[in-house]
Amino acid sequence: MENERAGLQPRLTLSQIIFSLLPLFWIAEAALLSLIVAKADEALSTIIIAGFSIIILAAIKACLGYYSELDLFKNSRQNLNEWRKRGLAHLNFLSPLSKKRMPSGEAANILVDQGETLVSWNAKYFPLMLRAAVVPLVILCLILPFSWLACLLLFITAPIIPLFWAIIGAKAQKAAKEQWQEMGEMNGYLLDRLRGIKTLRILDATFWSAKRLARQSDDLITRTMKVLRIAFLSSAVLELFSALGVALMAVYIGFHLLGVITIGFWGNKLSLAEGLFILLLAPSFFEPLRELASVWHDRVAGKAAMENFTKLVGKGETIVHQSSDVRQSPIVQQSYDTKPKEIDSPKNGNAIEIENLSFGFIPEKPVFKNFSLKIGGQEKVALTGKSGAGKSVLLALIAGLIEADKGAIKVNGLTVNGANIDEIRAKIGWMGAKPYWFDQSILSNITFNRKFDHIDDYLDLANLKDFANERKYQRLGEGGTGVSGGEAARLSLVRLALEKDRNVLLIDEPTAHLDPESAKIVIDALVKISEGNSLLVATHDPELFKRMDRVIELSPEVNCQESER
Ligand SMILES: Nc1ncnc2c1ncn2[C@@H]1O[C@H](COP(=O)(O)OP(=O)(O)OP(=O)(O)O)[C@@H](O)[C@H]1O
Repeated sequence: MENERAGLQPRLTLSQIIFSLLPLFWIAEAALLSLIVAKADEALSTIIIAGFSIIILAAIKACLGYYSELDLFKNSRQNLNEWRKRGLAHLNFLSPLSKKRMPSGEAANILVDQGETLVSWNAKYFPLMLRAAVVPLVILCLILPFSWLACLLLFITAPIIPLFWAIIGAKAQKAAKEQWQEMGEMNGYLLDRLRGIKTLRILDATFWSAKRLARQSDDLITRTMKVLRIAFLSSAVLELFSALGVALMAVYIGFHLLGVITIGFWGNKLSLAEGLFILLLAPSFFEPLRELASVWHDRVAGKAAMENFTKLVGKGETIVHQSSDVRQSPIVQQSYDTKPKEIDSPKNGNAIEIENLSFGFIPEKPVFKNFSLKIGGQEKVALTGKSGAGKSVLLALIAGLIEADKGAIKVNGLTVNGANIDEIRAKIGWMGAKPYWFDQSILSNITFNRKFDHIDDYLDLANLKDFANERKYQRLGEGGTGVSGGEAARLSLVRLALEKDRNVLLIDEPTAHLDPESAKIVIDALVKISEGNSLLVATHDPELFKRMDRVIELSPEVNCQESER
């Protein structure tokens, strides 16, 4: 019931009640049919009225059934949409740098395929459970005045069905869980390998990937067959039990009407109409239990899917959480020539303030310990240091993509934490080491389909006017096929330049892998774009250092200090 409490199944609705109680119409129809048999020799009018009543009851039942079921499925789909929205919102809010991030293929499988199984579980299982609790009880109460033994027979045979579910339930649940897990893993693997198909081809490794995929799909077939075997076996056994129950009742009533069996009744022999009434109700006694059994598989699959949804929504670190208090302490700057230097008078207040920052992916191996740094307003600073020194991590910490273990980071005077992050990011211009390019036109890739005036002026900033005039509407391939590294870097800078409200630019290796000529164009563009803004750029490029106000070299000695400063 945990998942139900988690919000999947809301309170009892009118549609659920109507849908659950629909079989009661059949009880009335059975009574009328028996009445027709009882009055077969009497007035025709009674038979006609009873016949019409049956038709009207059947029509009402069909209408109520149609609308209640429609409503149940509509609500259930809405419920699923809510879960999908929650899942997507959570994925959206997860840090792209989190190692705990669920593989995209697995997440897609949960949101799309597994999500669908929640619909019929949510729509039908609960009303059918209510039906199974109420309808057999009503039927027992109606049969009891005619025959206590018939009542007892039904009462004894009925619990076999729930007992059987209980026995197979755990096994079925385990099998369904394994099936979804396998499917999610396979989707994740497939998507991952499709993304890296170029590398696999070049390294001649497609065969091995295909082999592993084939092995995974064989496993999936085996698991799916196991789930289906349990589902078919359980339905077959349940059908058998309910058929035996109905047959037993038919034999008992039949022999009583023939005068062979006389025990189990309250004195008088049953009339044909009374016997018929009991016989008509017997299948309806087992029907709700059989229906419940048929949605048992939906419940099992839905529950396994629900667990995965809960896992998806709860997995990984969100982008940033509430950080600790800001502590005041003297700031010492590190410069490229290794002589620490104070910024005496920042041009426009401090754009970035880092105080006693501690962070490590592994606690025993901190990347930063009691690290402090200030970047002035409109100051341009290059971050350098050996590979792995922590340049990208520092940029990610400032942008709130990872959470500091200790200390405080302020951007424009606001502490980087969950409460301020939107406001902070609205002022940050970010260009990661690998900007993503979408399968859209070059223009859409720069503007993200928003409207900007004088876009050519911005392209001109990055020396891209001619390029854009020729190719603005050309479609790029997924991931940026169709532009060179230098063009991609300059286009990324135009993306930045368009965000005029940003005053803190965080740039990661803009000139990496570029030839000197392209690197110069990128550096010129970067300097132009960063005019009037604060710039923190991670780089190894000496040409870029020359254009900066300050160069800070990160190293274990600089990053990690014994005591707070
Ligand atoms: N998601 C992660 N999980 C675990 N460790 C990580 C993760 N990201 C980075 N690191 C580690 O953190 C340290 C700093 O990495 P970072 O990417 O900041 O280096 P860098 O200075 O930018 O290097 P480069 O110049 O090669 O880009 C490295 O030791 C790296 O292995």
